[in-house]
Amino acid sequence: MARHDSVWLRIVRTPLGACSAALLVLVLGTAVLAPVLWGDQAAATDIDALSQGPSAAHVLGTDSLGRDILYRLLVATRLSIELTLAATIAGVTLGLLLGLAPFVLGRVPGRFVTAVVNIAVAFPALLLVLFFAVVFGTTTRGAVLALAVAMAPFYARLTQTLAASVAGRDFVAAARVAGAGRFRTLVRHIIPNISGQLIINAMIGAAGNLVAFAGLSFLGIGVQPPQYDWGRTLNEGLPAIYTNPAAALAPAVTVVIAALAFNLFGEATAQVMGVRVPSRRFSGRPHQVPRTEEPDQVSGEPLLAVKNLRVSFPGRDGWTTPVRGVSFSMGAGDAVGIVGESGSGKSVTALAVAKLIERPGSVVADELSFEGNSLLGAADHRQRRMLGTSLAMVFQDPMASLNPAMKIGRQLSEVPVQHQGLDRKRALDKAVRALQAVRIQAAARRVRQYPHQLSGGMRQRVMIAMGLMATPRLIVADEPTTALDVTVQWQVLRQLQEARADQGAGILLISHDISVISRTCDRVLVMYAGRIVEDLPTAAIFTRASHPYTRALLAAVPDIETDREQPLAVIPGRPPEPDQIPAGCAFAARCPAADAVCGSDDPVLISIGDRHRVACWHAHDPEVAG
Ligand SMILES: Nc1ncnc2c1ncn2[C@@H]1O[C@H](COP(=O)(O)OP(=O)(O)OP(=O)(O)O)[C@@H](O)[C@H]1O
Repeated sequence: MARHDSVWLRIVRTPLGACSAALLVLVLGTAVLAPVLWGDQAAATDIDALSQGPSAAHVLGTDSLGRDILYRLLVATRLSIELTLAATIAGVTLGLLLGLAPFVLGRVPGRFVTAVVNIAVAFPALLLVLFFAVVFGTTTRGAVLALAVAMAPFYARLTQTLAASVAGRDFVAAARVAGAGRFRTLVRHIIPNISGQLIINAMIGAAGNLVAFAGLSFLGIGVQPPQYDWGRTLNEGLPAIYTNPAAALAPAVTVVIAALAFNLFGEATAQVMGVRVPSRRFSGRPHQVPRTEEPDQVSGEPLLAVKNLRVSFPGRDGWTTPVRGVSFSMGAGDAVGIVGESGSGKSVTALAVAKLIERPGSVVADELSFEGNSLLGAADHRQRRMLGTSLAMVFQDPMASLNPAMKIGRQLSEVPVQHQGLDRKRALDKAVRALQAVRIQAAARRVRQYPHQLSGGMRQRVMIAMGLMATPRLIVADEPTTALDVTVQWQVLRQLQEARADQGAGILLISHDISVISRTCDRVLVMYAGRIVEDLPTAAIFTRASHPYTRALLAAVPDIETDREQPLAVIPGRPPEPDQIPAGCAFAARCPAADAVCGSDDPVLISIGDRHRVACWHAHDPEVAG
């Protein structure tokens, strides 16, 4: 209940939500109360006041039988809204049934239903309404059915699309594996996940139905006398438009206002539920964290320079800053690894480097530059082109990063076609060569396949091949081997190393596995709670690691000499959430060496030796540093 309350509250807190909700309450309140309060006045005829213009007694004038137009308009609200809601509910229900039918029926009947829906969607909705209105007869019920049937194909298509997106998700697959039948999967997993979007669409669609119904009644094929709705009132007022324009204009304006109420409220709900609308609390800037880290040493012009990088996101209670002042640089062809537990800010750092943090996320830094070009500020065409050709990104889940509906060859060809001016044929040849370079067998056949036709390891190599299509200067690989078995893991890492050796590409490799980093990179950055806590050459990691956190990570890696009888070493406790970073050293609560100063003062990253930086008050303490 509390969750629902907060959604409604969030809707009415937005200006659009507040205005539309007020309008909707007014319309619905009138629909409920008007027939009770003014039903008699609306029906009363007055032969002494036939077809009169506006007056004190009749604000909008009277109709040809002397009935008060304002009262009739108010009373007509109930029937107009009732019929609109009836048509909308019937249409959405029919659409839902048609849209879900292919998931329950077998393949052939399912395809048949889909084909019928596709054909029906192609017809203009207005034509369908008029056609069905004639088929079902010119009665109120006929008009409701006509509207419902005419809009059902739209909702069927929407349902199919939404259901297909949910059906591909892991929890649906898990339910199937657990033995859930099609119907149960539909009811338990698919419908609950699409109902929100369907309801919002129906709310917005109700506005269209309101106008459509008024149109049908106006044309004489909707509500029939003696009943009356807004369309009927408009129909009756139109002949008097020259003598009493209010008689025609007032119903038209009423229809527009009511339609706006539904439409805008639907839009406001969609904004709040679908897109995170930053509240006023986020209108300020995120918290700035001053840092004076010691710079690292890179010989020559750095390929990538990151100084005091801070990445923040708006949360429910204000901004959180999961990356809180990261500084490092890389030279051309360097291989740098970032290691740390889950949530330490590795991926967010990588995304910021690749300029992939979307608004409302905020990226600030004293310097963030790639090949001498600043990556701060909004991306322009030149910057996008530079990143598209010089920087490659390999993600953890290639299935999510490859377009499932596009053949491998087409996806690989995008960069050469977009950025190198190659035609499709030559780009495809290049794609085949790129797949061969990452040792994918039968590359000429694979380019004609879709991602789902490849194994997980192959897909990951396709991602690397895609990165290599443009001779990148830097490959950012975010957990590229986590989902792979050990053999394929090492194949993928070898591809990265080959890309480095053959093309001189720098590699920024992110992993929570320190052994992966130590075998692939020259240098390792250890991250904890959004900061680098240690930076040292991988060759020295087992001998010179000084931060208690790095040492705890190393102790947690089993090796050949690990006693199998003993439980594996673990780091006690959990890293703090970005919005709950304590004062002092963020690792203090888990650190065996922590003392009073660690709890109160935050250590900065300082140089303690050749290419070695540490953020720890006890880095020089021989017992801690081992
Ligand atoms: N778009 C976002 N909005 C809000 N918070 C985010 C967003 N992306 C990441 N975070 C938060 O930033 C923190 C760091 O996330 P990040 O993905 O960088 O961790 P990580 O070290 O890569 O962990 P993992 O190894 O699990 O991927 C997490 O607490 C995460 O919840």
